[in-house]
Amino acid sequence: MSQIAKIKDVIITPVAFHDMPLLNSVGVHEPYALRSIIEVITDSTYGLGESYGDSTHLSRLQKVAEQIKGLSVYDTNSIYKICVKSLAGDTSTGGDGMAGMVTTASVADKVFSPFEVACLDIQGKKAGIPVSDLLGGRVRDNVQYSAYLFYKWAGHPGEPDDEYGSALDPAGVVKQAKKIIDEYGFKAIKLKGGVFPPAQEVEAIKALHAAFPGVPLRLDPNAAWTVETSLWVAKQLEGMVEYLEDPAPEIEGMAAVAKEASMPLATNMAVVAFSHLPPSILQNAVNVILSDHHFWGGLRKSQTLATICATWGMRLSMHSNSHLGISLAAMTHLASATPNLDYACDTHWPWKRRDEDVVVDGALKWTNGGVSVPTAPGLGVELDREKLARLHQQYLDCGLRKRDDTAYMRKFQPDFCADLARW
Ligand SMILES: O=C([O-])[C@@H](O)[C@@H](O)[C@H](O)[C@@H](O)C(=O)[O-]
Ligand SMILES: [Mg+2]
Repeated sequence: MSQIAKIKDVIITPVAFHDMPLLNSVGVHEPYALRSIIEVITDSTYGLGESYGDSTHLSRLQKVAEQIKGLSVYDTNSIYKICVKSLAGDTSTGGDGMAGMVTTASVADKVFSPFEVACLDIQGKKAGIPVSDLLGGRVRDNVQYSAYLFYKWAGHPGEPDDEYGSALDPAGVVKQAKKIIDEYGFKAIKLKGGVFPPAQEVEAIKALHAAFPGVPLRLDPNAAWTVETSLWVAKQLEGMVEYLEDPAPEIEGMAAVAKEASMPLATNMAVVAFSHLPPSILQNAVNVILSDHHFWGGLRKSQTLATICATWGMRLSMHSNSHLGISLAAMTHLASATPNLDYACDTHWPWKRRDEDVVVDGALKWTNGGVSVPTAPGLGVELDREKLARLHQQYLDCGLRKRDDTAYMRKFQPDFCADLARW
């Protein structure tokens, strides 16, 4: 075991940044999104990771942070072992900032991920090479992201309209797509569904198809539909979407839809951990896995997932949640060095305020619908301590300690139903 570049300290800072009222199948985004910023410190440098900011997750991160001091940043196997051992009895679900949508991912993998990213950041800095080189080298210099559209309210209730305004019908969705694409140049479009009755969401996809001919489209209702409804939607959207994401719940539901649907099915709900792969493969339930290093156990395990996908004839895309620049850097390095991660990745980036981040401006450059892969050593992003302090203060002041889209929605619509397969 390597003894060089020992971890001297670990600092975990919860932060909050403004979020817009984005609608989804379980409710609506609250005015702030929570994240945790992880600094792994050695004698000579520091490495960065970013993860969920719910208090349950923060205490799990803290528990591991106490135990990895003294380990080498090259010894990520020992860090993983500590995650597994110290969280073994922790069977509580949620606590991860995903509003109950991805609840069965491995707790150890979720907690390990930001420490692994931070260690890779340090390894890259020490070797003078970018993280993408540690992952096998860039196969693309620009990582493409999709325009991630949301139905949304014009602004949070009681507050002025935000810069995007409302999107509550097909015309509003097309208008939103135009604005986002004008700004970023995205070349694929995903619509978050599960908000309105399926026929209405089908109309929105048809409107996007007409407004953006030839642009690959995706619809993701987060398993709000039954198998029967999913098959009806699949029929309506034949030839119009590059994949349908999580139409129905669970591996069994996806397998039933996959038998008859003409388009590939993708998931970030039915298959979210390595243990889900054998049953899914056996039932031929999904064609595309939306990887996410935040819950698949970091960057290297995401590449293991990529190899499994290639072996079994599945394709790979990337899931996202509300995030800041450290995560965007990690996602970009991963996608740049994973040859079969060739769908445009998801990102929530356009939904945050430009001036709210924790990294120094300028390292992450958006061009042509994608992010240029940073070439500086490590992740290529540095902490802006003044901004970190500001977002930490915002965390302290905002009062939110976990993401709860359903409770927030029920303040305005007390009878809101968040059930899976409700249509
Ligand atoms: O941000 C949201 O509302 C999304 O619905 C997110 O929570 C999902 O996890 C995700 O983006 C997805 O693709 O399912
Ligand atoms: Mg999804």
